[in-house]
Amino acid sequence: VQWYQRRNHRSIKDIQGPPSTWLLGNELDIWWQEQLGETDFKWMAQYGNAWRVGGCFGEDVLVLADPKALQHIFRGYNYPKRADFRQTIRFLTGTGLLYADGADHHRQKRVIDPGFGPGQLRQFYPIFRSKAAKLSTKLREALTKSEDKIINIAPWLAHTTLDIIGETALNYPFNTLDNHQDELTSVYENLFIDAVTFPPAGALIFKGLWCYLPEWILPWMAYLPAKQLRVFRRYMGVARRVASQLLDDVCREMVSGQNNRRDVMSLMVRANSTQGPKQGMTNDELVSQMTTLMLAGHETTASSMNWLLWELSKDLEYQALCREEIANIRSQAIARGDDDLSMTDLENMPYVTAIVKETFRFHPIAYHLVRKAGHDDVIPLLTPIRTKSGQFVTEIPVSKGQSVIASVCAYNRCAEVWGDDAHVFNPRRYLNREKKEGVPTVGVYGDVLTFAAGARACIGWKFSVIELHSLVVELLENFELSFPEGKTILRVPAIAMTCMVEGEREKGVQMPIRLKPLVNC
Ligand code: HEM
Repeated sequence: VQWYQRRNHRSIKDIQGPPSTWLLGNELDIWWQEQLGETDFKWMAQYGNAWRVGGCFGEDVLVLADPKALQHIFRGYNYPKRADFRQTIRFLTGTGLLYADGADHHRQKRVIDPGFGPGQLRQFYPIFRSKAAKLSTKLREALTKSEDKIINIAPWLAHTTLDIIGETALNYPFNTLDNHQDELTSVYENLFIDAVTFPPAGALIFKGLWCYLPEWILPWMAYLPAKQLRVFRRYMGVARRVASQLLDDVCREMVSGQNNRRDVMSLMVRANSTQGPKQGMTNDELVSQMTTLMLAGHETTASSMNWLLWELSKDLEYQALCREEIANIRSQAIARGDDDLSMTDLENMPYVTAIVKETFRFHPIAYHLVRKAGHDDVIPLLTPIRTKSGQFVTEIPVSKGQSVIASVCAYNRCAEVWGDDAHVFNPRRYLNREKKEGVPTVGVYGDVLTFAAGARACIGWKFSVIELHSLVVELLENFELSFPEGKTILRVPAIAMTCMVEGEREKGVQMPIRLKPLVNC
């Protein structure tokens, strides 16, 4: 069998890449980066938009930042998630949409989709705004107790986004902005930091083994006593208990005809009840959708918001431009007789929109998406790469099972798409951006890969965009932001890109911002 496999194996050994060891490959280079993305940026500069890195046990992994290649692999279901990556998703979210693949994914998505339609988002919008206003109030209160007026904004944003996802998706009042703490909110705190940052070599090797085990064994890994798995187990135990309880409540209300709510969960359960037994979701899948939404829908947006505020805090001039834009639109809303800005108002703010897009480009929370080839294939490239043997190639043949990493962080800085200033944070690039002729782009928003692409693109991207707009507009109307001197922010690789302060890693996720309340509010 080995001989047959080797004979038919399309090796990627001739693709250039950094030196690596047999046991650990380049895993330590990736997981122990000082500033997340720097290794990919360095390798992209050295080898072009596709390169090879080592996985554990001598595995060759193809890394892609080339737009044409990425467009290719995100089309359809031809590049499913790699077993170890998928299993980690299962430990954190269950067998919901993030985990499901192929026909199962298609079936689940049909049932969930109505919860994220444009009409639905308009319904959620007042919740975004009211939580944003509450955040402002809470920050003002916190400032009265702070001498230096520097607030670690990270936990406040996590509370806000958790409260939002609770009310919009689950009809569950987390109320964390009001200091309400329960078992579920406490397991969220520093979940990724506790479980996955700076993994020791042993943990990486253990994880590397998963790719060589039959997939049916992997769920049993959850019961091993490893630190990461213990953290995940505790979290999932609590999340599933809460989700099951909520699901029971909704089902009971529906049976008695009392549920006419429009949160995502209610819509999903209602849509599910109209499906036949083969098209519908099982009870376990329904619970998993809820644990998926809880996690995917709050940490991601809170992290992006941290980076957005950090960038704004360093650029007073851009802040002023946004504030002026918001004030103009606010006057128009008042002239119309409206109490608050509408969703359309928010969408008509070019400066605010530009910084939201540039934040997604520059600080992609899911920096790597790990896939494998579902069949033998040839991946096309936009820009030729030079192989080790000195040839320039525009195609990479791969065998079924070949590990592929879509480097979201590298694609989002790819010079062919973004130009020579790709490594500069510059929201103005979006003000009158013209796409380069003949250069394909990937993704669902702002031409960035941050929300993935194709059939597996993020279902909550629009939700997240409106949420970010709502929060940033509120904060800019109420505060001037500046970044405290002497602090360095680190982009730390966890499952999602996380912010920490250099020299203060033991304090977990931090984004210190100096806030000055604006007097006219
Ligand atoms: C800044 C915020 C967000 C970012 C950067 C983000 C990013 C992503 C990415 C990269 C994926 C694809 C993962 C993969 O294929 O391995 C994804 C999928 C998903 N996201 Fe998001 N997301 C965000 C916000 C949200 C929100 C607010 C929700 C829900 C309310 C959500 C729910 C989901 C779900 C359910 C999936 C699975 C979709 C599928 O496979 O069909 N996300 N997200």
